[in-house]
Amino acid sequence: MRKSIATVSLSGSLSEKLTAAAGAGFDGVEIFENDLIASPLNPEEVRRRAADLGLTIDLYQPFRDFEADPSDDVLDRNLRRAERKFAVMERLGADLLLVCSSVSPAAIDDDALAAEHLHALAERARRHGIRIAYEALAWGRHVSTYDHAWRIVELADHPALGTCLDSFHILSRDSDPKGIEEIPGEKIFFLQLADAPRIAMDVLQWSRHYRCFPGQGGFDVAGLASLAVHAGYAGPLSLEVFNDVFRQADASRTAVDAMRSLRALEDSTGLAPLPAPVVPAGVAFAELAVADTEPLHGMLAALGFSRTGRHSAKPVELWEQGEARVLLNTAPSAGHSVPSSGAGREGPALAAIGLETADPTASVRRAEALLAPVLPRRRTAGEAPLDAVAAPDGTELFFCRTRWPGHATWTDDFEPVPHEPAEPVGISRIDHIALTQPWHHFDEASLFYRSVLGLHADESLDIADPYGLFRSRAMANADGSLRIALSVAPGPGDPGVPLQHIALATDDAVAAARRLRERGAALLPVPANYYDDLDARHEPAPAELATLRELGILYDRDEYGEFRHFYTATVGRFFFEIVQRTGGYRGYGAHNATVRLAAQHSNVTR
Ligand SMILES: O=C(O)c1ccc(O)c(O)c1
Ligand SMILES: [Mg+2]
Repeated sequence: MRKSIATVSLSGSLSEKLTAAAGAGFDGVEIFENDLIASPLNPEEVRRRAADLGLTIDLYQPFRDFEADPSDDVLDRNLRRAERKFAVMERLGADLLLVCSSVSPAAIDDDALAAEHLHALAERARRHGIRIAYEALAWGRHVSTYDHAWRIVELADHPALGTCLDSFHILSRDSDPKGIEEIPGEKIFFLQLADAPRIAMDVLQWSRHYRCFPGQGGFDVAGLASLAVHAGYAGPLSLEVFNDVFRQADASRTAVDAMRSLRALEDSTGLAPLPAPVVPAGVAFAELAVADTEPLHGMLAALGFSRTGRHSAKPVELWEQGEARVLLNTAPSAGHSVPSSGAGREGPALAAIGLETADPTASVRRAEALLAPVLPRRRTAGEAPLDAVAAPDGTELFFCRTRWPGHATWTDDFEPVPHEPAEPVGISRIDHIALTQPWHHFDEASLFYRSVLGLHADESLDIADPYGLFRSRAMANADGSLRIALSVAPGPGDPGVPLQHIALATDDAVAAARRLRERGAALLPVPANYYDDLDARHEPAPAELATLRELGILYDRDEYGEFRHFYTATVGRFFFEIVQRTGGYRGYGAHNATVRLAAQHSNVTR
């Protein structure tokens, strides 16, 4: 279907917004009135600019507080006001005006009067070749639901009057969208799509500040869009997103994020299927960019890793234990995901993740269809093609197979290094990878991992840091063999420490902690207060509590099972976590993250 975006969703001047929308491949725009009023371009120039960019102007909006004021004077003035807007629209070449339900205290609760007024407006619009789309604002004075707006449109019964459905207003009020199917498709004049995180707050504030693109929040926007299409709606899918972060972010980048969201929506609804996602089946490797491998050698050896290989063409070492593989890359060009604040530039940074993928070529096709930058294809020494795309934060994602029978393996690129097998610590694989996102790319990143890799996302969590609040959101595949935890530091220039880490899985955290302590590995200390609170919260057996306290192991429990975990000291801005999941525990010990962050602050700054 045609795709549009409201100019309010993008940052910049009207002309910058149009350029960004066209650059991302949108077919049209909704012009938000304030953007036009503030523009130095006159309507004819805007019309020309849009046309030059290949954009149609699909809607002009909003026209406010029109209907159901009982005063004839007010009606006259409103109709005169509308005539002025029709004139602007004619200059713009726009033929659809959005009228949102009145919030005026003077409006009365009278559907017949509202219908009469809208009929009069539509009749005047018709003479200009203009149509009216009436939309229920969730906070409208008397009309706040889509079915009520539709009843009034039906009552008014004018060919130039239809309704505008906006997924935010419908889903934020928990209205049942099923009723959309009852509306004749040709009377749905416009469809605005926006998602939002599920937060309990005043609906107007929620709408004006926290909307996001479909797939980034908690609403079933795709389901709603499907209902409208089934009802016969054939206009554009249009994104209308009021969001404080997008208002400041780079418009071109936001527009691409927006387009990815619509493509993913069309895919998931079957409107325009894309190559199916190839959900990765685990982590093949995690690659750290390091200026100097030395500080990590001791840590990896203490953790029971052996240096098994050296890349035949690049300064990259392979360290292994069980199915856990860590690459250390000292090439100056590595390190794309080094936090943009510049903090810790010298320290290790997660630069790439190898994803165990049944069909790497299909993975890339999916990623490309969702506008992920595809990185130049590399060939391994063994002639195995290595396909990679860039995640929004610059982390390289490699689609690969590790020692699958009958397939080339990336490990053939590594020449074996003679080594004494390290004394293992019982680490079997990588449990999860925690990536810190730039604060203004967080929603983009969560949509990326969900849509490109087909991961499912947990709810966002807020985690208190001594110097701010982190948002955190985990993504995983169905069996938990791939887990990526995204977090965001409070803001640019904040004193929070943007840390990244790799969590390693073990079947016995107590044994692993004991062995690491015996080897003198530097582990993160946990305050005694934590164990007093743990006793109060979970009442572990006294012997277990004593062991956890002695070894500095943290504990959590959910409805499925238990979680025991501990951390190494940080190297630069990087650390390892060792985790033991039992009984299908699904989380990440979020409750303990506050204690961890506080301990790391004193650890890092000391
Ligand atoms: O927040 C508003 O006022 C507003 C205006 C126009 C819309 O289409 C909308 O969904 C909200
Ligand atoms: Mg709207």
